[in-house]
Amino acid sequence: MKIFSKAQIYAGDTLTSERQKISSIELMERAGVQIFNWMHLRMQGAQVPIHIFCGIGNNGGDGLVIARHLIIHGYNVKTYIVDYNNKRSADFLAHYERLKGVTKAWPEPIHDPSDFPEIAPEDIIVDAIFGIGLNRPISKWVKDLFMHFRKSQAFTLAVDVPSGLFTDKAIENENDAVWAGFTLSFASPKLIFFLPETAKYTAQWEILDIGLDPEFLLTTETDAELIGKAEVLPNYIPRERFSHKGDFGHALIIGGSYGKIGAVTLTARATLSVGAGLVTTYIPKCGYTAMQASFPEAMVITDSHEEKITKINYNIKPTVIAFGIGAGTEGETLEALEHFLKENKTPLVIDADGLNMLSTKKSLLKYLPENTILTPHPKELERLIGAWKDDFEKLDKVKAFTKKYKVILIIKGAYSITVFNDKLFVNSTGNPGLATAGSGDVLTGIITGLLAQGYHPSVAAIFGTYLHGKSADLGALNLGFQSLIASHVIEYLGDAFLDLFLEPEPPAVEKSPEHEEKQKEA
Ligand SMILES: NC(=O)C1=CN([C@@H]2O[C@H](COP(=O)(O)OP(=O)(O)OC[C@H]3O[C@@H](n4cnc5c(N)ncnc54)[C@H](OP(=O)(O)O)[C@@H]3O)[C@@H](O)[C@H]2O)[C@@H](O)CC1
Ligand SMILES: Nc1ncnc2c1ncn2[C@@H]1O[C@H](COP(=O)(O)OP(=O)(O)O)[C@@H](O)[C@H]1O
Ligand SMILES: [K+]
Repeated sequence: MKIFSKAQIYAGDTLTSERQKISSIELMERAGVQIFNWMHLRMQGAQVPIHIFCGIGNNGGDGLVIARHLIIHGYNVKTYIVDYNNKRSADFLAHYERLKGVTKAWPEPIHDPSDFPEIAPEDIIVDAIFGIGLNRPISKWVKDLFMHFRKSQAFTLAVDVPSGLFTDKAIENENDAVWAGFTLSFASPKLIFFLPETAKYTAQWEILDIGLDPEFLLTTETDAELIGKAEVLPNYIPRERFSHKGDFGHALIIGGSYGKIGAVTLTARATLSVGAGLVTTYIPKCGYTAMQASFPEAMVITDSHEEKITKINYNIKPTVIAFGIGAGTEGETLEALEHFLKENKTPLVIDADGLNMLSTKKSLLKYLPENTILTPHPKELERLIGAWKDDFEKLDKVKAFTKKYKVILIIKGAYSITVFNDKLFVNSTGNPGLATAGSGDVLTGIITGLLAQGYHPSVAAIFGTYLHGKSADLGALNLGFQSLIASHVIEYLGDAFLDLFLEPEPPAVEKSPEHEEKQKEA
């Protein structure tokens, strides 16, 4: 699913109005009605007090549309105008007039904390104060209103985005935005829903289709994309009936040190479990028996050193090499990496201590083959690119880094983001069960196994991250988050593949209340 920027959404609005010959007032009506329908389906007329806080721009206009429809349908509504600015938008004013036509209880203006209404924990707040138009710091009293919402503990439904969040920069203080229980966002998810610093402001979100111009939606290129099943499925390479193991590549996994041989086992098992034809591990001598005994499918080459990697010599022809898992960062290992990188032409995945070593000797980065895949967790990333001031600066720095060294980088996290060719591919699968030892080693194995089979490196990174998260999601259905460990993620990979081809559940026929009423009348 495309993640449109703020400028693209405004452009889409204008184009839709032109092509569909509807005014922006009617587009706002559509947006507000979608939210009203969503609420009405769930509330079925319940008389819970609903406090609708409207700003003075188009986000506020959406709030007025919601208020009008809730009032028409007999809900217990209180509407407020948060007067942070005297420049009311034209569409806001049009809907203000429409609202006045259905109620004598006109919206109450709020200018300062003395105007804040009482809100009980059982009430509902609709936050339509700021949308994507926020472009400068907010007045103190408006932030106080946000905190008034939070203190009330009432369920807060945000319109489009939680008010106070910018679409393109972080906020300094966590009291500067609304903390929403749910956000109903128009047409496209917003990038801020996926970034660690801003995702926390909405517990859940959903996209509402407001009928933007289909050609605009289809043809507009975006800088970011949300990756789900629909995006990865077209890349799947089926297995031919007469294929043999030589068709699926030979992966070499180099890593391990005394006490960290298990990490290489996890990576190698994941590599084979995702479909690679052959896997060889290159480990220090001490790991030989453990590897052979615990993972009979793998072949083993040992370093001359008992406890660490000191020279990388092998006489096989791997299709792809993964380097770094559990390798440690000792001087001899770094030297081995340096010699190896200067000679190597085979496609690479670099993880863990491999990344740490590159961070201590950045001059080695220039030897990485084009489209090498790097898989840092946040600390490893910081060592590699330096500290960042906020998530947006982090994304800019990663883009610059990947461009400079012509590599693909996966920013691992709750929503892992693959950065390739200046574009962000935001993964939608995965869960906190993955916050466990070795889950990153498994990801490296999955990506390596896909590369071995001939997937393009960008696809291996994006599809691999998707499969890794999906496996964890399916595993967690049986095991819960706490009991899921890295080995389970490997075991559920088969289910993750099978899930790609499951028919989607037929969509629940959500008839809008308007539709049902019309049917009753007929
Ligand atoms: N396709 C879609 O998605 C559709 C979207 N729609 C809705 O439109 C929303 C965007 O509306 P919007 O452009 O009017 O901006 P909004 O967020 O309401 O802010 C209002 C104005 O406040 C101002 N302002 C900014 N910062 C400020 C500050 N700190 N303190 C004081 N003032 C400040 C700034 O104006 P300025 O003063 O800069 O001229 C700004 O314009 C969008 O989120 C969605 O809800 C639907 O209606 C239709 C389809
Ligand atoms: N809360 C979370 N939600 C989703 N995925 C997560 C979460 N926490 C961690 N992960 C994923 O788990 C993996 C952890 O990798 P890493 O930190 O390198 O683990 P390790 O070093 O133990 O192998 C990454 O792919 C990351 O995206
Ligand atoms: K809002």
